[in-house]
Amino acid sequence: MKIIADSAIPFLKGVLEPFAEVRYLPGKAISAADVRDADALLTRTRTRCDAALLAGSRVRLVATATIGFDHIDTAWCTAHGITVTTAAGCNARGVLQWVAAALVHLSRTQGWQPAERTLGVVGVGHVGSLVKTYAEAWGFRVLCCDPPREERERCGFLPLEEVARQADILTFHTPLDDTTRRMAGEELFRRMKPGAVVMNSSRGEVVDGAALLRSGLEWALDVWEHEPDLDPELLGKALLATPHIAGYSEQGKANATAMSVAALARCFGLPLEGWYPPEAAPSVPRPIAWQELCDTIGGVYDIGAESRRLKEHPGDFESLRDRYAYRREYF
Ligand SMILES: O=C(O)[C@H](O)[C@H](O)COP(=O)(O)O
Repeated sequence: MKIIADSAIPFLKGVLEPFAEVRYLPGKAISAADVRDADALLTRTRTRCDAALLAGSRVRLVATATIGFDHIDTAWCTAHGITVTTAAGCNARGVLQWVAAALVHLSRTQGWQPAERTLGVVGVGHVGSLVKTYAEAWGFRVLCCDPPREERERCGFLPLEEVARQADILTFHTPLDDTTRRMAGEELFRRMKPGAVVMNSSRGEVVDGAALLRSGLEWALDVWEHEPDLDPELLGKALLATPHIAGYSEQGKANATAMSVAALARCFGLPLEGWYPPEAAPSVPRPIAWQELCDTIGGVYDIGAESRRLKEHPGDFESLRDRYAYRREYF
């Protein structure tokens, strides 16, 4: 059995070798020739998994160690008998930490308290649900939008336009697909309060950057259209700018690797179900009060410093991600 794995998936080396020949390659460099005689591909967002890569190969499983799967042509894979698995929810607490750090930063620099702000949450899946729960506990008025969930569950979520109209801060946690691509554009921004803040840690293409520049709004972005080639004006004017690392917590990465290994184990009958990186510190989910968050977050994650680094070295976008010191989840 042969496995091709992105060399930047942490905690993986040595785990699969007793059962398979494993070749580690940089995600961007993985080619059709590399996967032709492979049975499985363990990937991240940097490998486009489509017909151009997979046609004519032996690959039966594409397991991505990420929440997002817009880099995979799932329809083509399904039609060609290739199982696709994702690491749904793996880094939800990592993204929550990014949102928390951004909110604390904004409250300090703009001088407000949570009770004075309405937070709009767009996309209430693994990440958005956590953001909603914690933000409500911190004292924000939280309004949610998730049309597919509202359709299924009738849970009282509001239309996007209504959430945007009332929000002081609008944070996006949607997958990228045809219904969400550029869902935040000119028309939506026109409905928002002047000076409201758009936060995006989902996918860059969910937000129309050129429209944002013309909008009179503020923004804090972790994800960007055309990564790693960022629009210099969008970057320069951002209140916070980070290099697509919102989910880069140690536990988030460990969860992602464990979920990918479990997918391999299921698909190929390997005795690795339940495996978890022994070196990863366990997650400690717990409630945290706003004041404790304000007092502690800077010690774990200095989002302001990270933003300055990216603004000073935009050309280092990919290397800042590659060399990232994964943050510790502490709530
Ligand atoms: O989809 C996700 O899980 C995130 O966007 C993730 O943090 C990006 O993953 P990467 O390809 O950098 O591992």
